Amino acid sequence: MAELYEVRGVGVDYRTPAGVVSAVRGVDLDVPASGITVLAGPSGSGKSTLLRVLGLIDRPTAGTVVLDGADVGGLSHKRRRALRRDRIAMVFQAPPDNLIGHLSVGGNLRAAAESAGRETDLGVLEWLGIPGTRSWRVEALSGGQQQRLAFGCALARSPSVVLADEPTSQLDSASALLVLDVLTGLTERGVPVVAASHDSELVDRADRVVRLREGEVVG
Ligand SMILES: Nc1ncnc2c1ncn2[C@@H]1O[C@H](COP(=O)(O)OP(=O)(O)OP(=O)(O)O)[C@@H](O)[C@H]1O
Repeated sequence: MAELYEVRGVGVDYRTPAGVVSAVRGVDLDVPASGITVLAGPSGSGKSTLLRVLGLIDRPTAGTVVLDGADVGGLSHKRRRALRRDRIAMVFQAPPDNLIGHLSVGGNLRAAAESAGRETDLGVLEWLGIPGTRSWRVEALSGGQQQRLAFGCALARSPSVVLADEPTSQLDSASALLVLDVLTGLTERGVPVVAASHDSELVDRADRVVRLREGEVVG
Protein backbone atom coordinates (compact mmCIF):
# COMPACT_ATOMS: atom_id res chain seq x y z
CA MET A 1 0.00 0.00 0.00
CA ALA A 2 1.27 3.47 -0.87
CA GLU A 3 2.39 5.61 2.02
CA LEU A 4 0.47 8.71 2.96
CA TYR A 5 3.70 10.61 3.61
CA GLU A 6 7.22 9.83 2.48
CA VAL A 7 9.67 12.09 4.25
CA ARG A 8 13.30 11.98 3.20
CA GLY A 9 16.26 13.78 4.72
CA VAL A 10 14.09 16.47 6.27
CA GLY A 11 15.73 19.14 8.35
CA VAL A 12 14.29 22.28 9.91
CA ASP A 13 16.56 25.08 11.12
CA TYR A 14 15.32 28.06 13.07
CA ARG A 15 17.35 31.24 13.02
CA THR A 16 17.43 32.83 16.45
CA PRO A 17 19.44 35.77 17.84
CA ALA A 18 21.61 33.16 19.57
CA GLY A 19 22.29 31.32 16.32
CA VAL A 20 20.75 28.53 14.27
CA VAL A 21 18.69 25.88 16.09
CA SER A 22 18.41 22.61 14.17
CA ALA A 23 15.02 21.43 15.44
CA VAL A 24 14.79 18.47 13.04
CA ARG A 25 17.74 16.76 11.35
CA GLY A 26 17.92 14.22 8.54
CA VAL A 27 14.52 12.67 9.21
CA ASP A 28 13.39 9.78 7.01
CA LEU A 29 9.86 8.68 7.75
CA ASP A 30 7.04 6.78 6.06
CA VAL A 31 3.56 7.39 7.41
CA PRO A 32 0.98 4.78 6.42
CA ALA A 33 -2.44 5.86 5.16
CA SER A 34 -4.20 4.13 8.04
CA GLY A 35 -4.08 3.82 11.80
CA ILE A 36 -2.50 6.02 14.46
CA THR A 37 1.12 7.10 14.11
CA VAL A 38 2.62 8.78 17.16
CA LEU A 39 5.67 11.04 17.07
CA ALA A 40 7.03 10.51 20.55
CA GLY A 41 10.00 11.99 22.38
CA PRO A 42 10.99 14.35 25.15
CA SER A 43 10.26 18.04 25.15
CA GLY A 44 12.29 19.83 22.50
CA SER A 45 12.91 16.68 20.43
CA GLY A 46 11.23 18.18 17.36
CA LYS A 47 7.79 16.54 17.42
CA SER A 48 5.78 19.73 16.87
CA THR A 49 8.20 21.00 14.26
CA LEU A 50 7.90 17.78 12.27
CA LEU A 51 4.13 17.86 12.60
CA ARG A 52 4.08 21.42 11.21
CA VAL A 53 6.09 20.19 8.23
CA LEU A 54 3.61 17.32 7.67
CA GLY A 55 0.79 19.86 7.98
CA LEU A 56 2.36 21.98 5.21
CA ILE A 57 2.49 24.89 7.65
CA ASP A 58 6.29 25.10 7.58
CA ARG A 59 8.63 24.29 4.72
CA PRO A 60 11.64 22.23 5.71
CA THR A 61 15.07 23.74 5.32
CA ALA A 62 16.28 20.48 3.74
CA GLY A 63 14.84 17.29 2.30
CA THR A 64 11.61 16.27 0.61
CA VAL A 65 8.03 15.61 1.72
CA VAL A 66 5.81 13.51 -0.54
CA LEU A 67 2.09 13.51 0.27
CA ASP A 68 -0.03 10.89 -1.50
CA GLY A 69 2.66 10.44 -4.14
CA ALA A 70 3.19 14.15 -4.88
CA ASP A 71 6.27 16.10 -3.83
CA VAL A 72 4.91 19.15 -2.03
CA GLY A 73 8.25 20.95 -1.74
CA GLY A 74 8.08 22.89 -4.98
CA LEU A 75 4.45 23.92 -4.67
CA SER A 76 3.47 27.56 -4.43
CA HIS A 77 2.18 29.00 -1.17
CA LYS A 78 -1.31 29.12 -2.68
CA ARG A 79 -1.24 25.47 -3.77
CA ARG A 80 0.05 24.35 -0.36
CA ARG A 81 -2.73 26.30 1.33
CA ALA A 82 -5.31 24.62 -0.92
CA LEU A 83 -3.88 21.18 -0.13
CA ARG A 84 -3.98 22.02 3.58
CA ARG A 85 -7.62 23.03 3.30
CA ASP A 86 -8.68 20.02 1.23
CA ARG A 87 -6.61 17.23 2.70
CA ILE A 88 -5.31 18.02 6.17
CA ALA A 89 -7.09 18.66 9.47
CA MET A 90 -5.03 19.87 12.43
CA VAL A 91 -5.96 19.69 16.09
CA PHE A 92 -3.86 21.63 18.61
CA GLN A 93 -3.35 20.99 22.30
CA ALA A 94 -5.51 23.78 23.76
CA PRO A 95 -9.16 22.82 23.13
CA PRO A 96 -10.43 26.41 22.60
CA ASP A 97 -7.82 26.94 19.86
CA ASN A 98 -9.57 24.31 17.74
CA LEU A 99 -13.07 25.76 17.84
CA ILE A 100 -14.87 28.98 16.93
CA GLY A 101 -15.89 30.41 20.29
CA HIS A 102 -18.86 32.47 19.14
CA LEU A 103 -20.51 29.58 17.30
CA SER A 104 -22.60 26.79 18.81
CA VAL A 105 -21.47 23.17 18.85
CA GLY A 106 -23.55 22.48 15.74
CA GLY A 107 -22.31 25.71 14.18
CA ASN A 108 -18.72 24.55 14.60
CA LEU A 109 -19.48 21.25 12.87
CA ARG A 110 -21.31 23.09 10.09
CA ALA A 111 -18.47 25.59 9.60
CA ALA A 112 -15.90 22.78 9.45
CA ALA A 113 -17.91 20.78 6.92
CA GLU A 114 -18.68 23.83 4.77
CA SER A 115 -15.06 24.96 4.76
CA ALA A 116 -14.29 21.73 2.88
CA GLY A 117 -17.45 21.75 0.76
CA ARG A 118 -18.98 18.80 2.67
CA GLU A 119 -22.45 18.10 4.03
CA THR A 120 -22.87 18.54 7.79
CA ASP A 121 -23.64 15.39 9.79
CA LEU A 122 -24.87 16.39 13.23
CA GLY A 123 -25.32 12.69 14.05
CA VAL A 124 -21.60 12.68 14.80
CA LEU A 125 -22.41 14.31 18.18
CA GLU A 126 -23.74 10.95 19.35
CA TRP A 127 -20.51 9.24 18.40
CA LEU A 128 -18.50 11.97 20.13
CA GLY A 129 -20.44 11.29 23.34
CA ILE A 130 -21.98 14.77 23.41
CA PRO A 131 -25.53 14.20 22.13
CA GLY A 132 -28.01 17.00 22.75
CA THR A 133 -25.34 19.72 22.76
CA ARG A 134 -26.00 20.97 19.22
CA SER A 135 -27.21 24.42 20.29
CA TRP A 136 -24.75 24.84 23.19
CA ARG A 137 -22.01 27.41 23.12
CA VAL A 138 -18.66 25.60 22.96
CA GLU A 139 -17.56 27.22 26.23
CA ALA A 140 -20.32 25.25 27.98
CA LEU A 141 -18.45 22.05 27.10
CA SER A 142 -15.63 20.71 29.27
CA GLY A 143 -12.10 20.76 27.85
CA GLY A 144 -12.33 17.07 27.01
CA GLN A 145 -15.70 17.52 25.32
CA GLN A 146 -14.28 20.46 23.35
CA GLN A 147 -11.37 18.34 22.23
CA ARG A 148 -13.70 15.55 21.11
CA LEU A 149 -15.73 18.13 19.19
CA ALA A 150 -12.48 19.37 17.62
CA PHE A 151 -11.87 15.87 16.25
CA GLY A 152 -15.51 15.75 15.12
CA CYS A 153 -14.89 19.00 13.21
CA ALA A 154 -11.74 17.46 11.74
CA LEU A 155 -13.75 14.43 10.58
CA ALA A 156 -16.48 16.72 9.18
CA ARG A 157 -13.93 17.93 6.64
CA SER A 158 -13.26 14.37 5.37
CA PRO A 159 -9.52 14.95 5.32
CA SER A 160 -6.84 12.55 4.11
CA VAL A 161 -5.20 12.83 7.52
CA VAL A 162 -5.75 14.34 10.96
CA LEU A 163 -2.61 15.78 12.56
CA ALA A 164 -2.82 16.33 16.31
CA ASP A 165 -0.28 18.17 18.46
CA GLU A 166 -0.36 16.94 22.08
CA PRO A 167 -4.14 16.47 21.89
CA THR A 168 -4.51 15.11 25.43
CA SER A 169 -1.90 17.11 27.34
CA GLN A 170 -4.37 19.61 28.81
CA LEU A 171 -6.90 16.96 29.88
CA ASP A 172 -7.34 14.82 32.98
CA SER A 173 -6.77 11.13 32.41
CA ALA A 174 -10.47 10.18 32.18
CA SER A 175 -11.14 12.89 29.57
CA ALA A 176 -7.97 11.95 27.73
CA LEU A 177 -9.12 8.33 27.41
CA LEU A 178 -12.39 9.45 25.82
CA VAL A 179 -10.40 11.53 23.32
CA LEU A 180 -8.26 8.47 22.54
CA ASP A 181 -11.45 6.50 21.80
CA VAL A 182 -12.38 9.21 19.30
CA LEU A 183 -8.93 8.92 17.67
CA THR A 184 -9.40 5.18 17.33
CA GLY A 185 -12.88 5.84 15.92
CA LEU A 186 -11.40 8.17 13.30
CA THR A 187 -9.08 5.44 12.08
CA GLU A 188 -12.00 2.99 11.98
CA ARG A 189 -13.71 5.51 9.71
CA GLY A 190 -10.69 5.34 7.43
CA VAL A 191 -8.99 8.57 8.51
CA PRO A 192 -5.36 8.13 9.58
CA VAL A 193 -4.10 10.11 12.56
CA VAL A 194 -0.59 11.41 13.21
CA ALA A 195 -0.12 12.74 16.74
CA ALA A 196 2.83 14.36 18.47
CA SER A 197 2.61 13.30 22.09
CA HIS A 198 4.32 12.32 25.33
CA ASP A 199 1.12 10.64 26.55
CA SER A 200 1.96 7.00 27.29
CA GLU A 201 -1.70 6.01 26.83
CA LEU A 202 -1.63 7.52 23.36
CA VAL A 203 1.69 5.81 22.60
CA ASP A 204 0.10 2.50 23.71
CA ARG A 205 -2.83 3.13 21.35
CA ALA A 206 -0.54 3.78 18.37
CA ASP A 207 -0.18 1.42 15.44
CA ARG A 208 3.24 2.95 14.85
CA VAL A 209 5.53 4.92 17.13
CA VAL A 210 8.31 7.12 15.76
CA ARG A 211 10.71 8.12 18.52
CA LEU A 212 12.56 11.41 18.18
CA ARG A 213 15.50 12.67 20.18
CA GLU A 214 17.24 15.99 19.58
CA GLY A 215 15.59 16.29 16.18
CA GLU A 216 16.52 12.85 14.91
CA VAL A 217 14.55 9.62 14.56
CA VAL A 218 15.96 7.11 17.00
CA GLY A 219 13.48 4.29 16.61
N1 LIG B 1 9.98 29.14 16.23
C1 LIG B 1 11.09 28.66 16.78
N2 LIG B 1 12.21 29.42 16.84
C2 LIG B 1 13.34 28.93 17.38
N3 LIG B 1 13.47 27.69 17.90
C3 LIG B 1 12.39 26.92 17.88
C4 LIG B 1 11.15 27.35 17.33
N4 LIG B 1 10.25 26.33 17.45
C5 LIG B 1 10.90 25.31 18.05
N5 LIG B 1 12.19 25.66 18.31
C6 LIG B 1 13.21 24.81 18.93
O1 LIG B 1 13.27 23.62 18.16
C7 LIG B 1 13.44 22.49 19.00
C8 LIG B 1 12.30 21.51 18.78
O2 LIG B 1 11.08 22.11 19.23
P1 LIG B 1 9.67 21.39 19.09
O3 LIG B 1 8.65 22.33 19.64
O4 LIG B 1 9.50 20.90 17.71
O5 LIG B 1 9.85 20.14 20.05
P2 LIG B 1 8.76 19.23 20.75
O6 LIG B 1 9.34 17.86 20.80
O7 LIG B 1 7.45 19.40 20.07
O8 LIG B 1 8.69 19.83 22.21
P3 LIG B 1 7.44 19.96 23.20
O9 LIG B 1 7.05 18.56 23.57
O10 LIG B 1 8.01 20.74 24.36
O11 LIG B 1 6.37 20.71 22.47
C9 LIG B 1 13.54 23.02 20.41
O12 LIG B 1 14.89 23.19 20.73
C10 LIG B 1 12.85 24.36 20.32
O13 LIG B 1 13.34 25.24 21.28
